[in-house]
Amino acid sequence: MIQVRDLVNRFGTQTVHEHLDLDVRRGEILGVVGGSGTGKSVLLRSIVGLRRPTSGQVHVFGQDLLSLSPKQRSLVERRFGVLFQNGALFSSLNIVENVAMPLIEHAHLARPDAQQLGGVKLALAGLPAGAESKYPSELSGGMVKRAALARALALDPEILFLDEPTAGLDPISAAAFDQLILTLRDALGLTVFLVTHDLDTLYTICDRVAVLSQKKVLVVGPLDEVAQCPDPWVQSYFHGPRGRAAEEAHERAPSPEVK
Ligand SMILES: Nc1ncnc2c1ncn2[C@@H]1O[C@H](COP(=O)(O)OP(=O)(O)OP(=O)(O)O)[C@@H](O)[C@H]1O
Repeated sequence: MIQVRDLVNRFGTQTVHEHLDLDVRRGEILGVVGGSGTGKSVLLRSIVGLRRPTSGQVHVFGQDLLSLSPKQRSLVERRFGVLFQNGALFSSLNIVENVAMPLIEHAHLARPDAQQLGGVKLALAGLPAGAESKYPSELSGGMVKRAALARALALDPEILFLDEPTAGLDPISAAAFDQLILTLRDALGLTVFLVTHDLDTLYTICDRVAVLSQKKVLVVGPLDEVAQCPDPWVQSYFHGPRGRAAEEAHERAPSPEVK
């Protein structure tokens, strides 16, 4: 679904990515981790076409977004949804208007139809009834994330990009959000590119994990394989106190088949 080859990103004299390669497979939840400033968000922005890389190739659905005409690009963009770190909702629109926006702009639905469908998407994302008419400033952090997720799902995307979706949520809300992502992936057949620092999320829902370090994807694979990488950052991340706690919690949790 996504192919990144030999990606280089520089800001002035600072090199963030150097010869970075990454593949994202259809139907998987790929967790992207790395220390602060290793370029996870810059990678996401490069893939969704919000940033022109210094060099290298990025293909989404086999297409190089930046080489497409605006019309062709808009057709490809409709096939993915993005949940940005802070939700990025329009503060002057209420929640259902926020979700209806892409349906009006990209799917050219009439406003009443878009708002009705927006209500369905909000329910899908687990927003309680009655929240539709609230403004972003009137919602809790967890509700903002769900509303932003509903907007990312508005156009029935095939790929969902999530930038730190559980950051700032309490542990119970974060676990519920993880389960929601897993359920949506299974129900809708989504491919998920997930930037996170959250070890519980990695253990609970990710099929593969990619570690950004030393300006590239240092290692990518199933979590138990990645955790064996001798790199010092990987070792302290997965085998430090928080990593051990997440692993133990995961081992104690019932497997999905048992639930
Ligand atoms: N528009 C920009 N101009 C200049 N430097 C930038 C820009 N965007 C990102 N950077 C730099 O690129 C580096 C990587 O940033 P990025 O936000 O991708 O890191 P990250 O891995 O997502 O970090 P965090 O985990 O803290 O969110 C940082 O040093 C940042 O300062």
